[in-house]
Parts: sequence; C-alpha cells; structure tokens
Amino acid sequence: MPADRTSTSSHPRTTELAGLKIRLHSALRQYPDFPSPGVLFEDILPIFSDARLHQDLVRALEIQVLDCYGQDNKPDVLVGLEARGFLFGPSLALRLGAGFVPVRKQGKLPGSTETAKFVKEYGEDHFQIQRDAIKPGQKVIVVDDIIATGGSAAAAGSLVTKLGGKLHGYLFLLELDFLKGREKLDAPVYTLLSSQ
Ligand SMILES: O=P(O)(O)OC[C@H]1O[C@H](OP(=O)(O)OP(=O)(O)O)[C@H](O)[C@@H]1O
Ligand SMILES: Nc1ncnc2[nH]cnc12
Ligand SMILES: [Mg+2]
Repeated sequence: MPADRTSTSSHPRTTELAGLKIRLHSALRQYPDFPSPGVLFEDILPIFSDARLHQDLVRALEIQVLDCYGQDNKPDVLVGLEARGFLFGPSLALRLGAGFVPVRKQGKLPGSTETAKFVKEYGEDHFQIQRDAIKPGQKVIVVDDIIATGGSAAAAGSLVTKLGGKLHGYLFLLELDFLKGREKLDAPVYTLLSSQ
C-alpha cells in the first residue's frame, strides 16, 4: 500500500506552536490612550507574571527560530532592544546557543559605541550599541516585544550592519499590522502574533 501523500497531519512542533500562540494572545492586555491620546497600548507584562506563560513565550520563539532558519542556520547573536526586548532576549539566546547583545537608549553603555536616531509610534530617541559587541560576519537576529511603526527595529538593524554583522532577520512577539512597520525592515520579519 503506497504512503498517503494527501495526509494533512502536521509536524508536532507546528501543533505545539499553535497552542502556545493561543495562550499568549489571551494574556495580552490593551490600554486605550496610553502613553498618549490615540494610542492603544498592548501590554505584554502579564506573560511574565505567570511562570507557565513565560515558559510558553520562550518555547514559542525557539520553535519560530528553528522552523524559520533550521538547526544548521541558527543565529550567532540575538540583539535585544531596551527595555522590553531584554525580558526574553537572553533566555531565548541561551536556548538557541547564541550570544546576547543589548541595544540601549543613549548614554547607558560604556566604551566606544555606535548611535542611531529613531522615531517610534509615540516618540523619538537614540539607540546605542557597543562597537566590539558583534564580530564582522556574525549572523544576527534583532528581537523585540512589539513592532509598531518599525522605527526602533530599523535603527537597531542599522547598528548591526554598521558593525559588520549579517542581518539574518527580525523576531517579534507582536506585530501591529496596520502600522506597516515591516516595510521599514530589509531582512526577513517573523512575528508570533498580530493585532489590531
Ligand atoms: O515599532 P516602533 O514604533 O518603533 O515601536 C516599537 C517599540 O516601542 C516600544 O518600546 P519603548 O521604547 O516605547 O518602551 P520600552 O523601553 O518599554 O521597551 C516597544 O517595546 C518597541 O521597542
Ligand atoms: N501600541 C503599542 N503598545 C505597546 N508598545 C508599543 N510600542 C509602540 N507602539 C506600542
Ligand atoms: Mg521597546
């Protein structure tokens, strides 16, 4: 009897990821008009006050990276953005066997730094990275909680490129689709959830 090639059964990791996404999505909270009028603020913090959801998040992101890049093409470094990208970036990096490098708001990092200005959904700022944090040719994924206008992530990507890193892609927990932030990014963009 030939194998059934019409089977729709999926990889166990795909099924696991679908369940994780449902739980994570239901943990998000929305706050209208925060931090300024007209902004619907998506609060991811309830995920971290619950140990199971916290584990779900790191596992879901790990699956996403493995599914998108494969075991043989994993990143060397994850770059996380201050502040919310610091909440899970280091845990995910450990799972993947990658390094973790912070991008911080201006004036926080010692030594020689590169700087990039950015505009985000509700303000503007400067990001910095330490010049020796990434070695030329290293494969880098930028990770953050939310992509809104994409201004923050694009600035972080430009810092990675300035240091000679190979921008492998961007990874977010949540995408605010209607702001079309991914159009500002010139490497593959992966998001677990989308909203609005
Ligand atoms: O796509 P964008 O329009 O650039 O917006 C997304 C960014 O905005 C938020 O950071 P924010 O600096 O506001 O706060 P945080 O320090 O708590 O991360 C969010 O954590 C993303 O980093
Ligand atoms: N609507 C939003 N909610 C939470 N964080 C954000 N960062 C940028 N826009 C945001
Ligand atoms: Mg942020």
